[in-house]
Amino acid sequence: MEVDESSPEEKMLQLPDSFVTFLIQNGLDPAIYKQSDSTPRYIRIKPGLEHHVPEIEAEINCTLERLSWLPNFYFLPPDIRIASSKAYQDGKIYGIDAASGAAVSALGISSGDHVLDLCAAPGAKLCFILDLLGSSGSVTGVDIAKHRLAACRTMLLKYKLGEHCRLFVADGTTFSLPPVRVKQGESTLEGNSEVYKEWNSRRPWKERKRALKAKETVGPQLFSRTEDPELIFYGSETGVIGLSKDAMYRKMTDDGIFEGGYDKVLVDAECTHDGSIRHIQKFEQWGWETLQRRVLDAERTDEITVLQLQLLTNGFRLLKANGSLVYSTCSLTVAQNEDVVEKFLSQNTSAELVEIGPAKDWPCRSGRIPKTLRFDPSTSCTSGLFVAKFTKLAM
Ligand SMILES: C[S@@+](CC[C@H](N)C(=O)[O-])C[C@H]1O[C@@H](n2cnc3c(N)ncnc32)[C@H](O)[C@@H]1O
Repeated sequence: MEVDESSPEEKMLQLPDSFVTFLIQNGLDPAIYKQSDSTPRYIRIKPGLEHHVPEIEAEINCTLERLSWLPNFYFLPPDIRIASSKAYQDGKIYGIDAASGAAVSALGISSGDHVLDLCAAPGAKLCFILDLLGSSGSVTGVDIAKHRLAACRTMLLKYKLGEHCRLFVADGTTFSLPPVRVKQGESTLEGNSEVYKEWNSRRPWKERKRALKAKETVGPQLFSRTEDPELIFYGSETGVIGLSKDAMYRKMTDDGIFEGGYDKVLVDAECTHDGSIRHIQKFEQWGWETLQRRVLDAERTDEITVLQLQLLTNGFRLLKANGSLVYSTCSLTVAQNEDVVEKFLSQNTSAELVEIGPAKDWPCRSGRIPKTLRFDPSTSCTSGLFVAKFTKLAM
């Protein structure tokens, strides 16, 4: 275990003026971004392993404080590093901010749900969803960045959470594959077509050759927006094993989605991350000019809000009737949150904003639109997060 022993003055960050102006314009207090120890670190202990708390405390040499409003969440001082601890390496604990935990809790996951996580990587929320789901149902994780989704797969294997999970490298704005709903005693096997066998990290030679050929034809880019979703992981309980490839890649029709769509959808959309204090503080190493390009550039923000609306719209399309969708971002700007929600509602008459019941006990406040929530870093002791929950009306 390592402890950061720098003095309070050394921990104060010098933020660029343009970012300070951005924070003030968005009603945020710059002081909280300047202090590296302003928010605690949160961990979740895997259910059933709570009795290991004393052992974990002895190992990291600090007390774990239980968070009153989220089960199995604990907080610890921000300067305690957990990565070298045995509990972390053995997959007993994982780091996840409490506000992120709240966004997942807002989904109201029940056993047997088929859940879609449309922007899944690197996977902290996906792990929490799988933890809540237990031993039935499935989670489909989608992300456009293959290297980030590969990291997510490593996490699933480390925490032994992959049995009910599939991971697709795909564009969430067009992804259209339904969950596999296997009724007991019903075979998913169709005719004599090629079927999925037990998951293997090495793809068959034929498939690798096909992928290489496709890459040569389209050039060296990481992901082509028109490419079919690439399945990079599936667990033994996802219904994939024994399924024909044709059946797996059969897209959902709008009529089919009503009954066969996902029960719950999480759209934790790509954003400028300005609510995440830890993320912003990393720009000290990456260079503040990068912050200008990634966070403050108006043109990029415009592109991002278009992407967010497309992700939300497609996530909602894949939701079954009466299902629940949560939209979240770790930006605190109105443009990426309330404005996206407003536009989405005006274009989707079957979408209804719903109250997030447990939020009455959470340290958050209402967003500019009633029923939406904002975790403010300055008052919540969490990273910043915007959360909105919708249901699909059966029309
Ligand atoms: C805020 S992060 C998601 C964090 C994740 N939910 C977690 O808890 O670890 C946003 C993610 O959206 C992904 N993304 C960006 N554009 C996308 C698209 N068109 N389709 C799917 N994913 C996309 C990014 O690669 C990034 O991993």
